[in-house]
Amino acid sequence: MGTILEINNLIISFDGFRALNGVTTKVEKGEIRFFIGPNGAGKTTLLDAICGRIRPQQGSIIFDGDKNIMHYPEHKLVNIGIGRKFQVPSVFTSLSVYENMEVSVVNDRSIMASLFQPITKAQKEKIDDILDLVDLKDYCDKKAADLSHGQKQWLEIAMLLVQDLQLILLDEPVAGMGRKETIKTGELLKSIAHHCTVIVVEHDMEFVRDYASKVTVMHEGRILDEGSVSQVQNNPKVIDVYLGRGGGNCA
Ligand SMILES: Nc1ncnc2c1ncn2[C@@H]1O[C@H](COP(=O)(O)OP(=O)(O)OP(=O)(O)O)[C@@H](O)[C@H]1O
Repeated sequence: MGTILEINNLIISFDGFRALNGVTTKVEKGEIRFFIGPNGAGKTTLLDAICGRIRPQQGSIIFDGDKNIMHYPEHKLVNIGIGRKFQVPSVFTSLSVYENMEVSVVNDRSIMASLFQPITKAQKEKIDDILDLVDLKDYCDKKAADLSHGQKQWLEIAMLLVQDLQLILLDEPVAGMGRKETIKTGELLKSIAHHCTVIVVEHDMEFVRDYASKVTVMHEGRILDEGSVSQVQNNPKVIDVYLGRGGGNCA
């Protein structure tokens, strides 16, 4: 399949404090990669660096073979195929599900342009397919404000998918979900991974166990271990700093 993301010796400091202290990892195309670890380990900082929110002081982030994206501004990363979803859903609550999708289908469209310029047949078909995938086809006319928490999360994922991204970054996508919604989200990630790589920061270890292709464990700005779920959860160091201390609901 090939490598989609290659991170080399990444260093990020805040006022002299090293939030990332030499992080090196590779993510292969089609993976569902989970980043786990105790609070303050550097997981969110790493996602912020990948999506251009924070400029690292050292290292490199190579995307899709040859693009060093470390100095790309955040808004340009969507155009090359990288999208981020934050923990709190940020859909347009006053618009319908379908209107949210119309706004997203061409990512430089403004809300006004989206509402007054018709989308193409191909874009409409794409929206329909993705709404079907996230199980929101029957909710097209419903205001996003009136969706359940889980449905808002799925709509936001759908709004990323419609932009034809190659890499999606998700920050605790199942936080606040019940088990049924969590399983549905996991199955959705599996479907997405057929055509897009997914990186997830997560604390829910049951979710990680059920859906990770590979897990990276972070601690104090470094990678403590990386491998299959069973490999990392049997690593005594990982148990010591995270799992055995009640991290990841696993105590
Ligand atoms: N803008 C900032 N200024 C100063 N320190 C920061 C900043 N952002 C993050 N940090 C610090 O960097 C470290 C890593 O934070 P980060 O949010 O990446 O951890 P995390 O692994 O995502 O934790 P959590 O699981 O709690 O979200 C923490 O000690 C945090 O306080």
